[in-house]
Amino acid sequence: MSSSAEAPVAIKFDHVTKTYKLYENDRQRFFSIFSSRDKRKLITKVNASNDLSFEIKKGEAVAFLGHNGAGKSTALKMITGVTFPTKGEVIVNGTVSALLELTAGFDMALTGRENIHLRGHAMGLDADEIAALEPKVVEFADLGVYIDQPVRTYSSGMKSRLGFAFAVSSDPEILVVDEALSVGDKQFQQKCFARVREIMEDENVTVLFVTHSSSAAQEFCTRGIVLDKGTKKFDGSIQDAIAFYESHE
Ligand SMILES: Nc1ncnc2c1ncn2[C@@H]1O[C@H](COP(=O)(O)OP(=O)(O)OP(=O)(O)O)[C@@H](O)[C@H]1O
Repeated sequence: MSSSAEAPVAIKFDHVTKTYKLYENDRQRFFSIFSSRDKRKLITKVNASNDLSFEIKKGEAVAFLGHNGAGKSTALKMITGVTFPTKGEVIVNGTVSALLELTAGFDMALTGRENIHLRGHAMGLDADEIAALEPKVVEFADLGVYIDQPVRTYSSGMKSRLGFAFAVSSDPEILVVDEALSVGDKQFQQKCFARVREIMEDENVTVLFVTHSSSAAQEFCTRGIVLDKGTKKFDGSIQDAIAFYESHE
């Protein structure tokens, strides 16, 4: 991995805080948008990220370690642009592919093939790039005649296959992987695993890996960041990060 100090910065968190507000119920949450008067229904606030700062260089493979609720998913969601910081700044340099919520964003009325084009446009690819991408996604997803059927006719496993195929075929510069992800049947999972490994081994790709498993982290990553209650508790080599995480269980 090219993680030298001179490598360009792929991701920077600059004093990032993400605060979620918890209300008594969804009705109160809705009305809070219009009125700042009635604060009684606000139960509490949670800092899912709390003054988080770090830099990840291009080509690094970094594991985020931490217990349930430590803030790992929230950090990833700010990288993929699903959610935004309440305070501070998140800077992302490069195209991001996320193996997280694979089935989000499909148009159910369109076919699988049409959805490949839709997603390609949304990513800012031009017609030639989409034309080059389409056969790769179709081949990896391996959905047979269903690729030309509306996505609403797909099983949930088939939707995940299409989502995964798109995410790994588009040659991302930054790959965000949640190991909890399970896609399709056993055979397809093995194919996914092999492809993720291939991408991770490409030294130009920056990889962020969320896991509870020390062995998976050690296998794929050279650096580990340990989070607890939204705060960075440790940042260093993967061996030291695992040792820290395991001694604070
Ligand atoms: N949309 C939300 N509204 C309110 N609270 C939230 C929301 N999303 C996350 N949280 C809270 O933020 C904190 C961090 O959650 P997050 O999902 O980032 O943790 P995590 O480290 O990914 O956990 P896990 O290992 O269980 O997936 C938790 O206390 C969680 O309850």
